[in-house]
Amino acid sequence: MDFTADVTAQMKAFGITLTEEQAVAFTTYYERLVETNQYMNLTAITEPHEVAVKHMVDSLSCYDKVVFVPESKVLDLGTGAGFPGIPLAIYDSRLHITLFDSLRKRLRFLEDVAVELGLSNVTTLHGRAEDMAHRIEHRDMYDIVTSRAVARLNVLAEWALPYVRKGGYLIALKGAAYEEEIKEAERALSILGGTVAEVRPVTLPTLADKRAVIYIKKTGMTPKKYPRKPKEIKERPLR
Ligand SMILES: C[S@@+](CC[C@H](N)C(=O)[O-])C[C@H]1O[C@@H](n2cnc3c(N)ncnc32)[C@H](O)[C@@H]1O
Repeated sequence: MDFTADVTAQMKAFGITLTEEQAVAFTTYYERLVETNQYMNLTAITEPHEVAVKHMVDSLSCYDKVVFVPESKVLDLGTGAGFPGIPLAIYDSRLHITLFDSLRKRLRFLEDVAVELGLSNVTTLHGRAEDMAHRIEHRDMYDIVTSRAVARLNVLAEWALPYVRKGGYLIALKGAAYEEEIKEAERALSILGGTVAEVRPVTLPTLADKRAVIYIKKTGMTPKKYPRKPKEIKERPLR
């Protein structure tokens, strides 16, 4: 089966209906990802079916139309090769997605992809999460921060919650150890103004591994001193 048909089928199996145009956009993204991956480290997963399921469907597993309302400002923290940010931008053109990473060359790749796919709802932001959160133009400015495979939840919360406006969400896409990570992050969340609103276990088509999407609502303001300096977070993560 070609990529377009497979991504359409796997999304369908997950309960997501793609338009033909969206399926073609996912295919072009897949092609650029694999081509560019030959000389730039973007992903360990390149087999088409695996990319369709583990990158594309997995990225959209965090989509919820009650949370991702039209015109939401979304920051994808540690976007890497664009997950989940690019799939979200393809799927819902009414979202304003900022792809955020500390590696400039990955963002350049994503800028080219966004232009080729005509994703006018995508911008990029280069910097470290711990630094940009103290800038007035980014602090408390996003309705949603998404993040997959970037840091353990207690550390991710310190990096990400400062960007979320009160009432907005940090949405973490997590693997098998998610329950343990939530426990470990309890104190961090209470200090940083986050409350676990929902933990949604995810089963991807054709896969049996354990994963979940964690929706953390920002219910209080994050104290100004957070995030602390990278060295401090590393040496003394909130526990
Ligand atoms: C393992 S990759 C995951 C990429 C993507 N989210 C995914 O799920 O495929 C982690 C990404 O986070 C970025 N990153 C790590 N620490 C960061 C920080 N402090 N600030 C911003 N980006 C960071 C890395 O450059 C890398 O691209």
